[in-house]
Amino acid sequence: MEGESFGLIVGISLGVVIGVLLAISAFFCFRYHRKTSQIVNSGGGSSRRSATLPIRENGANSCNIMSDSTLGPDSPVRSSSNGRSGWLDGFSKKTSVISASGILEYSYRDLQKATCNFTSLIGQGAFGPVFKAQMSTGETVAVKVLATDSKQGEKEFQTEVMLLGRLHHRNLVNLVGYCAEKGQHMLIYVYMSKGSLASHLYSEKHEPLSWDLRVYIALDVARGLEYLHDGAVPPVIHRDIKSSNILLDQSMRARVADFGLSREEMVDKHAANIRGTFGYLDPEYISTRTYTKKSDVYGFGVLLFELIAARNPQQGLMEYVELAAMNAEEKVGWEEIVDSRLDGRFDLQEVNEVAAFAYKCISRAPRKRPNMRDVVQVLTRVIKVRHSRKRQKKSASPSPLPPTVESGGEQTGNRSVRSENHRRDNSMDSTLEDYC
Ligand SMILES: Nc1ncnc2c1ncn2[C@@H]1O[C@H](COP(=O)(O)OP(=O)(O)OP(=O)(O)O)[C@@H](O)[C@H]1O
Repeated sequence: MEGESFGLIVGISLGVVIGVLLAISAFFCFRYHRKTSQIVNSGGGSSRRSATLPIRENGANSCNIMSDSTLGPDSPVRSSSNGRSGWLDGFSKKTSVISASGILEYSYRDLQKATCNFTSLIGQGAFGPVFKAQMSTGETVAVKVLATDSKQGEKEFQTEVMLLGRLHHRNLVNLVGYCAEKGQHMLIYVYMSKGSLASHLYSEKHEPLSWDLRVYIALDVARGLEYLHDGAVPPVIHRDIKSSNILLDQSMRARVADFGLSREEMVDKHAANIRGTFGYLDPEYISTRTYTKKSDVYGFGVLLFELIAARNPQQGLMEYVELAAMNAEEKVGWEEIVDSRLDGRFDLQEVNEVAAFAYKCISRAPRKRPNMRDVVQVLTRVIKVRHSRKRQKKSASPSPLPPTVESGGEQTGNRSVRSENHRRDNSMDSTLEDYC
């Protein structure tokens, strides 16, 4: 009897051990398989990600694993010869090669063709013109041509290529390649079809952005900055947060652009070493010449006020804010600075909450400012409250709303902006799930 139960116990224990071992190996097989298929299936973007591998392999620039990186040290792509694997085939392979810094190198000839001989201008920044390029692979990219007379060109070029090649986040305008030929330096970015936030806030060409959308945009920017500050290793400080450096994609998702750029050209020659754009500069930085993450938070606070008031610092935004702050009390009384083009179509409570928080971001003392993680949390909460309010409203409403009226109660008078809002609402539901 004793012998039998001993045998039974041994049998069960063996069974359990084998079962656990099988489960562990199945888990690792599954993870390995999932990583492989992520890399293989995600198209052009993945080809760029894989291209960051040589940095890790070389140890040059000792690439650190990013918080959202899909590639781990055990990625099968690593083992491919010279970092280039079969799935890259077809990605403009005749002319694009993997650079030592790990991102795609585009040929001048390809870019010349894709930009109709550099005539497809979409913008002009301090570093030079930006062109839209339609590549023969079907992808559209933005090509920033660095001004050849820029003394800092070479340095900025090196800095940005090395830095951006390592950073990937859905709220950053990722660098996808570069070109260094014929004495020209070009940076190739993901194309952002809706242009800059500044153009939406200040150009008569665009309908005013709805209030709801402005808060979503603020959250996107906050998440991009949070990644730079707390997700990237080593952390990256943007140094030039402003509405012209926030770009919008087809579904009005915002991404932070121009991080890692040297701003010497923007500098007042008399104020040596100060970099950034006046009006967004942390006063503490101006007096100490030390730029910190909290200086980015200051710039973000200014951006929040830009979103609220659709006014920029060159139009006296900060004076306007200080005047309003004298009349406002904590989370009450900020509505007087709201963009008049919204014509009252905003949630008063949200405006007051966001403005009071923006005011904290621009506190003179950096320690009184929140960090970007706090910012993400606060904005996420604002949107969560909005969603639950809308849900409550919906469930309380006796009959479904007619199809022409938005359930949020806001009417922008513009069909495309309305549908963008709706699209953003849907995408935010899933975004919020990430946070909750
Ligand atoms: N990836 C992109 N996709 C689409 N348009 C872009 C992209 N990058 C830049 N642009 C357009 O080109 C313009 C100029 O961009 P750039 O970053 O060179 O300068 P800026 O940010 O406007 O100004 P500054 O250089 O003074 O910061 C932008 O305002 C935007 O309209």
